[in-house]
Amino acid sequence: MRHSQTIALARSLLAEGRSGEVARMLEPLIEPLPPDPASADASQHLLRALLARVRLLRQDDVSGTHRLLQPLDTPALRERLAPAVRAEVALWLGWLHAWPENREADRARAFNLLAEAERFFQQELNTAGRCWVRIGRALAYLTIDEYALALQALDEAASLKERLPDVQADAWIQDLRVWIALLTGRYRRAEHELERLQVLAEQAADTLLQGRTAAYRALLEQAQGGAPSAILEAADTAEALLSGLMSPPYLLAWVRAARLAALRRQGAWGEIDRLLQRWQSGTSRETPHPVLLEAAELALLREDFDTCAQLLEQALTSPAPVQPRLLATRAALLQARHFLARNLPVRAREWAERAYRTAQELGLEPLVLEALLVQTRIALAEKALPQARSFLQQAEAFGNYFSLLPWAARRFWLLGERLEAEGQPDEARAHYVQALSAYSLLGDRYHTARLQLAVARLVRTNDPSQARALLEAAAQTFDALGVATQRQEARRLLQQLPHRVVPVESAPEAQLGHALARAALSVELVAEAWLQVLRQLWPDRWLAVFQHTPEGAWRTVRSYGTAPEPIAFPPLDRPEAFQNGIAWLRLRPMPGPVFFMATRVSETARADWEAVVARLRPWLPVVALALDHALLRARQFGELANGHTPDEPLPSPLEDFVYASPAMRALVHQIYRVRSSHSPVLITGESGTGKELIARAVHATSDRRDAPFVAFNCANVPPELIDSHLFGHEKGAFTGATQANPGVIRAADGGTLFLDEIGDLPLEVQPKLLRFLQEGEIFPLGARRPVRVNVRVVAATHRDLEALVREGKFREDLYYRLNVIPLHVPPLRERREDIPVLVRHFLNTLRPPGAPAVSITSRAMEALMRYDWPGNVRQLRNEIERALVFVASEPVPTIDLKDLSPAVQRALRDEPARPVRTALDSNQPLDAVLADTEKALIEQVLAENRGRISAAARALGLTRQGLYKKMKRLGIDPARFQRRHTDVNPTATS
Ligand SMILES: Nc1ncnc2c1ncn2[C@@H]1O[C@H](COP(=O)(O)OP(=O)(O)OP(=O)(O)O)[C@@H](O)[C@H]1O
Repeated sequence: MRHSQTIALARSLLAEGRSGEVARMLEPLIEPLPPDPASADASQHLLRALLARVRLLRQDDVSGTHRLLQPLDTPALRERLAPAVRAEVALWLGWLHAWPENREADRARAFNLLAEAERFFQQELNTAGRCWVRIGRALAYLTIDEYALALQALDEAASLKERLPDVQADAWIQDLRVWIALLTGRYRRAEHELERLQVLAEQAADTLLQGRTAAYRALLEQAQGGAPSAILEAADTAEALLSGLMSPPYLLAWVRAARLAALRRQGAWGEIDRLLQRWQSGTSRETPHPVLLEAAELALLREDFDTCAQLLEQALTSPAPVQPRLLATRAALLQARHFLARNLPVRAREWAERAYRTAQELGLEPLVLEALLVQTRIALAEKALPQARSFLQQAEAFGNYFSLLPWAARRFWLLGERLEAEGQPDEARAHYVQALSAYSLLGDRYHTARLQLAVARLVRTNDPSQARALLEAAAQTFDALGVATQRQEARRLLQQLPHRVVPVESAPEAQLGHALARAALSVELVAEAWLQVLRQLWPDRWLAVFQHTPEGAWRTVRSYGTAPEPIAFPPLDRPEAFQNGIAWLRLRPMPGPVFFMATRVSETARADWEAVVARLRPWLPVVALALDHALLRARQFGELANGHTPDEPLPSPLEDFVYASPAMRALVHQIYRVRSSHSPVLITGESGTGKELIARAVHATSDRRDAPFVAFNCANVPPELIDSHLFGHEKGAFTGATQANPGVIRAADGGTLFLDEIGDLPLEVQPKLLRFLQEGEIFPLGARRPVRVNVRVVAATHRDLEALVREGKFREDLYYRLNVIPLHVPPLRERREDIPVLVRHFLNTLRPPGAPAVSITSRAMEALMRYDWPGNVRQLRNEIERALVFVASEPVPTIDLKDLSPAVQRALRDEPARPVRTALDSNQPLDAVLADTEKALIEQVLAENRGRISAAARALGLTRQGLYKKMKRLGIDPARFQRRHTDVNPTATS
């Protein structure tokens, strides 16, 4: 092959992250391809693939990448390439189809190209290639809203990557992890991953990655209610770095949306208009969804309902090319709020319910929470108080989020509204005040004014001067923002007030909200802001703020004056304690980190101090919020675990589904991971391996479990009837159709449709199924209009679908569409650890009710373990059923070798006797037989591996830990096999 040295050099430079140099080196070597592209020298294909990688990953140059690889985008052509070349070409073609900015991308194709690459990389033992396949898959999953699957692919990539030097792969794994953590509301994790990404992006001197890092920073600040200035700063950096690239990356749209949200908070609405106009005129492409939704949000606040409706219509009728369901959910939430603002609560409720459902399906906590809050507001508007209470209660399950200002603000507001509706104005006011503080901490002008209005309404009778100050401030804000109705309301209330003006701004605590807003960056600053105000109200005294550390000590956060010696600290659960002349006040509610403030108070001054505390009490929740916010930033909060780890035992998804092997455990983990997904699943595996059971498990673990599971076997119905069976027909649609039939797809509405033997689906019916998968609509025979159905399809086959595609018997596009989530069930002979548990399961379930328990001899079990089971679990089940008939009449029924079918018996006889030997009584209970068989096997493998635990564990298909556990339970001492490995006879030991 030509250029082989250059290619090797390019690879090693790429691993070091020096892709700029690679581009310069490779570009001059690219030659035009001949009319038959496969006949070109292999080096040309490899050069193209490597250059494609650089153009895509470094420059975001979609069309450049496309030009390089498009001639090779045909499977028949790639089949003629050498495996190593084919893998590389398929990989970067796969990436191209996964790439969010690629407008011609076909995500389903991406998965299949990546699968093709995986096959050949595996054949070539190319771990680096396999790692890049996983990262590409993660990207593709992310673009179609499959976040759990994306995370899984990233974990796999990270474990493949472990010993490979490849800075760029590291950075991309890191990058996508940040993105997913952000979208799924795991902000602390996102912070952590982002820091590592920052280092990697700098190391790789890569503009695209640096731009993405800044973009994530802006989004993260925005999500956590960071200061608008910090968001704008990060957005500036991101935009400077990203907009210089070949095509403006999709992430740029998100950054722009974050910028608009920050400006919206600041009340710079005119600036938003200017930006929207500039972005729209600067590009011929339509406005991306994140920006569109921000524009709609602003229109909603401005009470410009027509514009809002128009923008939402646009967002909802043309789904976003990337993350369509996430963005549709956000649009639905806005639509709900929009209908509520128009006083159409019924329609609002419909949209909110829809948003809630999809948010849950997607597993995106922030959206679920948002949907609950919107539903609360709608219930309040409808005066449905019990419902409002129930929604709020459900929202409380997301307690973690409420330590973030944006969420805390909304919660306090809603609680206030609920309490007001329940006729508890004092409690309502206290909550409104907290919401008001939170919004002013956020620098959110519009909402601050809304809350000023809410508080003023409640205090105007008892405290007209405070009401006046609040209303004037609100009216001023609404005026500046041009929000007419709210401004009128503020003015109306002002006119009703008696004329008496008391300047409230002069009180020292009046500025506390702003001071805390600025201070919420660190615990020390919050303490400082608090003490500063106190010093004015309680001058010339010792004042301190302490934190109780997890180790049980007290740390001084900030203090003024001379502390008394010694200090007797208060009990943690006493918010206000008085001991030895020191008054204590707890600043943050438990649980969580505890902060107390302290001051010295003589007996005579106690009443004065209590007056100060009474005055500051309304501000305590605000300090608590500011502390929480600071703590979050300081990353002192734990985070929710990120799903299950593979070694954790999971509950069996179905009662009659048993397994023990690592392979099946991994499969069950995968089933749990895809449970909130709606993408089609394709289950492959030999006949009888349990594919239908896996399909049922997918259904049983999903949100659809209460809706029907409908199984349809494509091989059991005559081909000419499949169409009407699946899609249904109207009465009189064809001769003999005397009655309408809804068809199995409609029967499964809301649930799961299991299409068994999908390889047997006639070619004529395939386009209809494809259309259904793409559009979610079916056309029953004889129907005038399509019918929308909400069904998740799980297909299964024991046939090689790819071969069928090659033979022209199965449509390639349908195969792509079905194969988004592949699950493979291994044959039983590759997971023999399952045999004992399956045998036990079948012995228990197949014997007639009331019949005595049946045991099995160790020899019979050994034969079952050795036999190869071409018919898999089904055959094993039949074998046990058959044997049960033989032993049924015996007084102490026991299955022995002679009761098994000749082929199974032969498995034991034909093979030279293995050294596994167990001295067992054939009437022992099954558990004991299994334990002894297991013990003998483990000892044998240990002996074969000279006591090396890792090697033995691998041979047994166990983890090291798993093997240790088993050895402990069975009383095996591994040292025995290490010491005298040459002359140990394991069979003599039991
Ligand atoms: N892990 C398991 N636990 C309990 N029973 C199982 C398990 N796996 C398979 N079986 C049983 O084995 C039999 C065959 O399983 P199933 O029908 O799901 O296989 P299949 O792969 O769909 O077969 P085919 O390809 O022929 O349709 C069923 O009776 C099923 O209940």
